[in-house]
Amino acid sequence: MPIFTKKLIYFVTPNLDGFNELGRQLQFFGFEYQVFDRNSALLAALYTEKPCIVVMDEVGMTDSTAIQCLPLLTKLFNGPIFLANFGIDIGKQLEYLRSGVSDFISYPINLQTLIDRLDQLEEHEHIQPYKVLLVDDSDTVAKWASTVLSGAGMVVKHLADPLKVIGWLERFNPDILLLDVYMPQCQGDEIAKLIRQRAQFDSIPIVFLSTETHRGKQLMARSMGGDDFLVKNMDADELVAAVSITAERYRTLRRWMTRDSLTGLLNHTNVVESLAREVARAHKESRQLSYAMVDIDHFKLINDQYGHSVGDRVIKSLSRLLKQSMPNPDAVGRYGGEEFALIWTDHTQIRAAQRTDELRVLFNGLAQSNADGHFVATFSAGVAQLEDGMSAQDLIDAADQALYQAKAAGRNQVGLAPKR
Ligand SMILES: Nc1nc2c(ncn2[C@@H]2O[C@H](COP(=O)(O)OP(=O)(O)OP(=O)(O)O)[C@@H](O)[C@H]2O)c(=O)[nH]1
Repeated sequence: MPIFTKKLIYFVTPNLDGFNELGRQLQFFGFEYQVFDRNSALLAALYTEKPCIVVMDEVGMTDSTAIQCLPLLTKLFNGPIFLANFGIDIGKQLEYLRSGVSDFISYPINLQTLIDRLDQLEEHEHIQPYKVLLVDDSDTVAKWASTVLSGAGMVVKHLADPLKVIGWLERFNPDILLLDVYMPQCQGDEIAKLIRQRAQFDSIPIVFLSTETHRGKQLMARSMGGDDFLVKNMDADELVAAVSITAERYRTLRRWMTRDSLTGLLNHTNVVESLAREVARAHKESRQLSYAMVDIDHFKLINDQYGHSVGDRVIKSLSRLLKQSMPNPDAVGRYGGEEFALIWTDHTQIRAAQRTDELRVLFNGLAQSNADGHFVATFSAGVAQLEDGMSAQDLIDAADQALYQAKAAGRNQVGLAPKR
């Protein structure tokens, strides 16, 4: 199976030359494209292969306008349709939206903006359901809340024993914690206070579920670390709305805290934490685990020759390739400036090195653009495998050593850390 799935874009326009050029540039970022200037060819292609997006010129095609083409297009294709335009008034925009256009993009089309928009679409496709940890000793309440929230597409884990909450927060990694206020073992506000003492959980939303309507008591519980207070016999739709809004806000906040702003990958702290979790799991469950450190070659030279913004684009193109290639978004991070971390769970060192090398070849194949044309960037990598007694830091050090060897041996290659 290819590890890097190309994304197909259909351009619908009478301007074949302009869009072929845009398509060629998009190919450097792993996209495929086809340009259609005739209605019949577009419709025939849609029967054969669906793209991930259609970008339509506001002019339409040589034989039909955009508005004429949209009814049949939207019947055959239910993905996003962007309308490329020179600026249209709000009335016309509404007409296009009603005809099936999902978004607008302005001429001249900026390549990086288009790629960012495509990446956002892809992220939306992969949105995971909210995870709710519900701590309540009452089976009746738990059943009611679980049924309502699961019915709205959320994943709910019910815990009757509040003393097990810390373990489950680590294991289940919820987006929100619903906490009963009065339980036989302890009070919900006491548990909230304990949770807030741990740095990794100090921002997780804690919402108290209670029959308590006394405002003073509600405020007291909130002062102990809760974010909100929901009454147990509330309307089901209200419960879903309250949980969704709070969970979504937390996800956005967590994204800002854990991800690197240039690439959207896990930042240094969080990729190291992710590795530490995988190391603990691999030791506990006797699983294979390998780790690769990837570093763009002569990156200072790229910055010096073409400028910092071209350097940034090279970083983004590599991060995009890595993000698309790894099965799990938490398996790749930006370790430092032009250095990336890949966590190969269930991979031996040889297999991880092979797959890292496939990525190296793909990266070599991307034509990076600068003001005068194109150039090729390469990377080197070091791969190490977890052995008995090794910590996450040992694994990082071993991969770093192997990377150093790969650089010394001439760059643009993958080095293997020696077994201990
Ligand atoms: N454009 C850009 N440059 C960065 C960023 N972060 C770090 N850098 C630059 O990356 C360069 C890294 O250079 P070095 O570590 O000397 O190594 P190198 O030139 O990549 O050479 P080798 O690793 O030996 O192949 C430095 O010049 C940093 O300023 C970033 O976010 N954007």
